[in-house]
Amino acid sequence: MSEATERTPVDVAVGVLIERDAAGNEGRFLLTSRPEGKVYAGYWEFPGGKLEAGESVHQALARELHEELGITIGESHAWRKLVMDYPHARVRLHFCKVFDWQGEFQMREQQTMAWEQLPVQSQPVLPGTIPVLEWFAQERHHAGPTHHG
Ligand SMILES: Nc1nc2c([nH]c(=O)n2[C@H]2C[C@H](O)[C@@H](COP(=O)(O)OP(=O)(O)OP(=O)(O)O)O2)c(=O)[nH]1
Repeated sequence: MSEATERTPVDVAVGVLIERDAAGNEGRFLLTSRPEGKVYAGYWEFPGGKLEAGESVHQALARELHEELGITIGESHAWRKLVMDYPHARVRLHFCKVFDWQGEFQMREQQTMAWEQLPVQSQPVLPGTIPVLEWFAQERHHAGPTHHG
């Protein structure tokens, strides 16, 4: 396989679940830890996963959040995209904000979940998560560190 083919990015749908108050102000956001057996096991990230053939970002997101967390999402809002180069893969992350979901959270892959605000307490965070925390810091006028470690 040529290097160019090897490094073609894999599309990943990522859900940024955010609580909102009655006035519509954004509050805590959900992080989950990566399950045992996956690369970067134990690192904290936003839930999501790779698109399957023929899926849209929203479809993949709805499927992954149902498979991993047991919830059913409503609308998702395309927010930002980011390409990350890891030793194991090059990924194009499609971050989508989600404000509307139904169902009880179930950790179907033995992950852990945490509702977080800045600075994030869970650690270590995945490298691909750090830019998202920076975007939150800009939107929320947060000064100082965004996470520990
Ligand atoms: N889910 C998720 N993945 C992220 C984030 N940031 C980041 O760099 N990634 C990377 C890690 C992985 O290389 C890739 C996601 O792949 P994955 O292995 O979690 O996806 P998947 O659930 O489809 O896994 P699998 O079926 O291949 O086991 O994206 C993030 O915030 N959330």
